[in-house]
Amino acid sequence: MTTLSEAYRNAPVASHQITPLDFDSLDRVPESHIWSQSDEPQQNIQSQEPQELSIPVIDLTDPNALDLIGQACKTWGIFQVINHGVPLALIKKVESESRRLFGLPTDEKHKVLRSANGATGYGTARISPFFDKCMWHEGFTIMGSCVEDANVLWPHDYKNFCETMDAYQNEMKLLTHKLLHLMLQTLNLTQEEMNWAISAQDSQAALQLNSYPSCPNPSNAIGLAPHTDSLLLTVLHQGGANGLEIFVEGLGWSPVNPVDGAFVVNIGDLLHILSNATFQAVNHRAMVNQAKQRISVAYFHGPPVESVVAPSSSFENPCFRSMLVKEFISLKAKNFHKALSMIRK
Ligand SMILES: O=C(O)CCC(=O)C(=O)O
Ligand SMILES: [Fe+2]
Repeated sequence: MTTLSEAYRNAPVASHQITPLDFDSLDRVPESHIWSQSDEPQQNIQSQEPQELSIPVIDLTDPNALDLIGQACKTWGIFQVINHGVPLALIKKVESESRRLFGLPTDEKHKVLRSANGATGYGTARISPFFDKCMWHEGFTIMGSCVEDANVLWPHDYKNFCETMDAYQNEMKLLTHKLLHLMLQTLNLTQEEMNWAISAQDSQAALQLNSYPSCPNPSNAIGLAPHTDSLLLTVLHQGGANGLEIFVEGLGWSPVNPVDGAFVVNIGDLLHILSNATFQAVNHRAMVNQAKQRISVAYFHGPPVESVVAPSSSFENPCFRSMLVKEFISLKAKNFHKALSMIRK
């Protein structure tokens, strides 16, 4: 079985583009991290006046949840979810363990630096090579067990970290299945297509811990540059701090304000393809602030990488050609935002 991390092996990232800035004791933003203004709305690093977007906050126990979710996927490609069943104490623990990791001295974190053709460990965002400027961000990627890296970081005390990340990944798996079940019911899929997206034996997942250190000049910096997520679905815990923004045609960049205890759910490229572009793959980014470090935790869920992704057979006019999931992952890793248009019919 090919795994997600093996699928990334075909698209190595140059070693010098993997190491995040040493953010400790910086009192100004270095030239390498200064993003300039652009007239192009998508590239504009400043947010417009905050727009009151009506991105829904959906209660999973609401009898109308199905309709609300279907509507949100079609209109926005993103929504927030409450009463999701994930214990708040576990979410807080994941956040505090993430802070413990990113709070380690730089040379300690470098011991678990992602390798050039690796997918897990400490490092910059995978999309970094597509931008001239660097991001005000450091990340840690987990796929399955994190014992190997945690054991390097805390030889005598790695259990807390691993048990927390394992428990959280289990909860995320249940939640993504529950959410996909609701989302896909609005699409008339065959049972086989449902199984492929939700619970196939070799389905793949990744947990991405993100840290955005406090920034001396946030209006010149960017935490995570604009992108769409590549897999089917992302469930994001964004702590209590603002930073996540989505791009809405005609409105520009608008914040997704954190709601206590809620997860942000967003559609990735593969679900956009399966839904024949009925569900939006939302373009999003993360901004930084001067006051404090922001932590976010993203869980990405995808189908088996050896399987085929295509628009559902319920669509008479498929607008994407079919391909292996691993081919799409590699296409995206090499061509970034052009990948979807490259497979359009
Ligand atoms: O930190 C955030 O709010 C967004 C994170 C994100 O988009 C990602 O990890 O793909
Ligand atoms: Fe993302």
